[in-house]
Amino acid sequence: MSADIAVPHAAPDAASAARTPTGLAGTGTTITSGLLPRINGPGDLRRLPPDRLPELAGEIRRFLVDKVSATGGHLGPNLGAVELSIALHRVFASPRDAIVFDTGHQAYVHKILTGRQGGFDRLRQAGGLSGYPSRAESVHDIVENSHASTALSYADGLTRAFQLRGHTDRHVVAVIGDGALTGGLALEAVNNLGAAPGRPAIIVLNDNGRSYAPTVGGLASHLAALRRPGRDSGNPSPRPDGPNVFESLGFSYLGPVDGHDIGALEGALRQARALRRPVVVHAVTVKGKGYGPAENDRADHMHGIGVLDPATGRPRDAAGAAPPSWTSLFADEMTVIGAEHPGVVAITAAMPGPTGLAEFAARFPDRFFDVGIAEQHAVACAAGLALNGMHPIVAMYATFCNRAFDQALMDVALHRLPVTFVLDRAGITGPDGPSHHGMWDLVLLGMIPGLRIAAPRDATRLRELLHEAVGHDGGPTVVRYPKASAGPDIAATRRLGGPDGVDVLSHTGDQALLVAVGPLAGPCVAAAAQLRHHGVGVTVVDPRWVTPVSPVLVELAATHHLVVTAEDGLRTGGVGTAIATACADAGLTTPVRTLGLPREFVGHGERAHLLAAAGLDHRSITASVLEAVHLGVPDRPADPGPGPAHAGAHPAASRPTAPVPAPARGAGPIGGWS
Ligand SMILES: Cc1ncc(C[n+]2csc(CCOP(=O)(O)OP(=O)(O)O)c2C)c(N)n1
Ligand SMILES: CC(=O)[C@@H](O)[C@H](O)COP(=O)(O)O
Ligand SMILES: [Mg+2]
Repeated sequence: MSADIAVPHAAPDAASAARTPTGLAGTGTTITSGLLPRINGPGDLRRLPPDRLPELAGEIRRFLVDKVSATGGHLGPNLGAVELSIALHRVFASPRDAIVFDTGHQAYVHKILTGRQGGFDRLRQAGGLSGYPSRAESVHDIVENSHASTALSYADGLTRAFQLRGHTDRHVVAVIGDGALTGGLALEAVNNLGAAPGRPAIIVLNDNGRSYAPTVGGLASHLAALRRPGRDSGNPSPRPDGPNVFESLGFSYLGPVDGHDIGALEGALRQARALRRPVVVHAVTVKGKGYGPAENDRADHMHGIGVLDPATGRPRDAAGAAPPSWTSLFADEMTVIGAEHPGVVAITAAMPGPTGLAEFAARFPDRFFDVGIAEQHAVACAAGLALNGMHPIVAMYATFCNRAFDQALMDVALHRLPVTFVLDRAGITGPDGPSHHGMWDLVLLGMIPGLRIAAPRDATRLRELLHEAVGHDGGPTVVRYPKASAGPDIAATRRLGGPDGVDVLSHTGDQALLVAVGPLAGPCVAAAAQLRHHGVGVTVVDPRWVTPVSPVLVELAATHHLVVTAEDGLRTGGVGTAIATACADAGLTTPVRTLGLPREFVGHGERAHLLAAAGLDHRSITASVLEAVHLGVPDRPADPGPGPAHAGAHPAASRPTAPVPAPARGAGPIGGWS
């Protein structure tokens, strides 16, 4: 039985939540009375009598709605994990026992129960609480990576280490969602964990039937069958008579358990703990549980929200129409491309809405494929589609493309297949922190032979480049853009080198050639205007296709005294480095200074602030060019890697970029060498 925030559950939409009974859903007050303030750690929780737990769960739900509606974050997943997190910390003794959260977006309740209630006013803000587990915050936190489907592999490693260290009295619990379970890595771990009866791992499957949208695939159907008690004739997914998938792979199976009944959950977890063998506890939960606007949100049960009015569930900033996001521009153009190109198909890894493919899916359902949280499979599947005459567009967040690098390299590029990768959240994303910044793609994918990368500077270029990418059938293409609103169009004064050529955005002289990658064109044009006041003449260009390097850029470099490149990606190994190499290969001595992100894990914060900290705002770009022009500073030595600003670094590049803090404890293992 869950402790609901008493809002009308039958509410068909957020508006009806406005009739919320008084003093409940998200009152905006900080809870200072009741049980929650008395919970400063799992020990306090374990001392609570069971009959007070539903009351605590209700307080936690009100806390979540109050806090997350004020900061933004993952509301739906955490509302669904309230009772589960309470039961976990009552049955297992973190940090001696290791509790690992897959993806980590559902770990807010875990944080509330482990002494961090006070941090939620600055959730996901620079210097504030991370939106994911963070070892710098607590010894109770283990995995900081928010890429899905890793928890079971961690569990495999943790149990092996506990066994080697003789800590057979300590438990490893991996909490994984039904969506994350569709990731290949999870299945690789299942293959290992189930085959190790002497090395017990406890998998807690948090099954709400959804990723963002309903989870897809045969595994999802199997779980649906398991969720349904008994077997009835009308059941489209009959409960399997024989062993289920987990039992067939060597696990004991406990479930389905009501994921909002703390007593039932505790019973199952205690049973799992006593089994001393690999076991799956199948908890059935509701995403958004207990808060009407989330439970009734048909899109994604408020998976991730911005700032909203807790009483109604409506966004606070809905009044002021924001300029279109890159995602919405892509979504619109995909329907045009879908109509013009019958050979174009679209693939998502469980993120149709967030990547902007929902409209395409509605218009062209036969040409849209959601493969689950399975980016590697998405890309290899795209290779299969392309081998058979289609032109797949694989839309994903740049950071999640990291794990499909080998498929892009060896399954797509090696076969010179016409697959287009559309990478949203490329570059600094902001509040989701280090494992969400899409700052690796220009280096990773820039290494791939025959692959072309485009970085549109504005909406017009996005539309142009998408059509150019779809029209290119000689190999893979990439179109990448950030988590932001697209700025106003920046018209070119000239195009040099034909359709694939370089756009000249402004020209005031030839002391410096400023090469802008994508949306950094805006800051570069602004910097050029400032530099003119300093008597420095600059040519600002946008190559549009940033990889491979256009020969026009090398020709332009030969007619300028300095080249400065600016990219929302790593400062070394990306576009700037490739331009410097191309100039050197052409025998030019023109110094090239590359501006970009440091080779560090950049913490969470606002995108604009993090870009400025990395020297990528117009003032820093101006300063970099001035310094290079006046001091004739040659390019600095290769980036020595993370650590204090190296000698000779440009001030802008040496500014702290909120790197991820070190773990709170020493480098020792989980829970210390006790
Ligand atoms: C590799 C990877 N791809 C995509 C995502 C984006 N993402 C974040 S949460 C989520 C859905 C997770 O579903 P599930 O595991 O069922 O957890 P739930 O939100 O339902 O609790 C996705 C796709 C991710 N974090 N990692
Ligand atoms: C947890 C996860 O990977 C995503 O939900 C992530 O929070 C992306 O959020 P945005 O879609 O707001 O970038
Ligand atoms: Mg789920």
